[in-house]
Amino acid sequence: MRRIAYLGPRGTFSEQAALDYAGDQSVELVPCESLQEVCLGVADGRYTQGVLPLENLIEGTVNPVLDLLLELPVLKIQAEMMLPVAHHLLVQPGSAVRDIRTVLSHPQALAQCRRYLARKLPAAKLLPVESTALAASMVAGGEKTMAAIGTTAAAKHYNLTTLEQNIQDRSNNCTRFVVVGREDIPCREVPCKTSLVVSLLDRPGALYSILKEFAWRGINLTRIESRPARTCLGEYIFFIDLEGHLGEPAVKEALEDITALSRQVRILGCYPACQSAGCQSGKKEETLEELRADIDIIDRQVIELLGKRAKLVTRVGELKQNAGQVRDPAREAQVLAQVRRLAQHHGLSPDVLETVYRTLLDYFVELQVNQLTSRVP
Ligand SMILES: O=C(O)C(=O)Cc1ccccc1
Repeated sequence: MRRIAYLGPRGTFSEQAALDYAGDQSVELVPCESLQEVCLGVADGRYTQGVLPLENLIEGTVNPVLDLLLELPVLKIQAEMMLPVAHHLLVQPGSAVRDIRTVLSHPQALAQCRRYLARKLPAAKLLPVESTALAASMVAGGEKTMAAIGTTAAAKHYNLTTLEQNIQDRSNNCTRFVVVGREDIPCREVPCKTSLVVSLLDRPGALYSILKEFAWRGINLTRIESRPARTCLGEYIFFIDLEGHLGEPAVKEALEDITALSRQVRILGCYPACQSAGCQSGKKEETLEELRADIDIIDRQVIELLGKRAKLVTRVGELKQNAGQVRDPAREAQVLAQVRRLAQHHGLSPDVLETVYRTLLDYFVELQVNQLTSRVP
């Protein structure tokens, strides 16, 4: 039977995510003491898969998870899920807010309830522990002065009273979980996401040169996050999530190009994108300004590409002997035929695009003629 590991003990948010993921499949869910234990167990084959909290709407990335994904290259992201996260203040039966001296929970949970804690329990000591459910079990076996921040399931498992519900700083709080395994999963038909880690070359514009490969191909990035490379201070690696799968020509080409432009690129996984129900705000109407900003980006890219084309034309010019060799009617006809074909394919007028290209070709010819006439013999 498939064994799916999660951060335990029973009653964590990770358990909820693992239950959601398992659905009605018959799998064994295995609680682990730490996120490291989940990852090591998947890496060495004790568990088929592991469920990991990766990022939260209030607190952002769960850095230890990113670091584990970096340290264990055998781990592949196979799925993602969005889990609404509601935190409750759990105490021993009979305990009241005025009794509480210490609040225990997972560091993310403490951080997600920062405002509530400052307002209602400003003098309480905050004690981070491995998970919200571990905090609940410690409260159950501890003093009346202790409280845990955790789930309704944890209250039930450890016979605690819920003193206050929904104490997270935002009511729409949610956490994105990922499922890791050891294999890449086939991912094609459905909308997919691809996650990668990029280690940049140390030179000006290195990050820009990577990002523009996605931008001009219209590939949407859903996340970019940096972590120290741990080699020397000031060196970073970037975690990038993008919409699309590895079989899509645009994604494939972009990855080939950024591989050539970086120190190292590692694919963390390609997996079905979660249709985030109720967790994200959904797609909103685009405004005139947003559409115009997109058009401006495309114009910049068109001109950047024309600049690259001009450089190649100059290199061709270097191979020609004299200005008389510049015009090549057969080559021009070939270029124009391709332009017409592509214009048709992209729903544009072949005639208009041919006119534009004839103007461009005249300009490129002029560049080569100037280049050859100014050449020192
Ligand atoms: O401690 C838990 O319950 C976890 O699963 C980690 C966590 C903590 C806070 C929000 C989401 C996940």
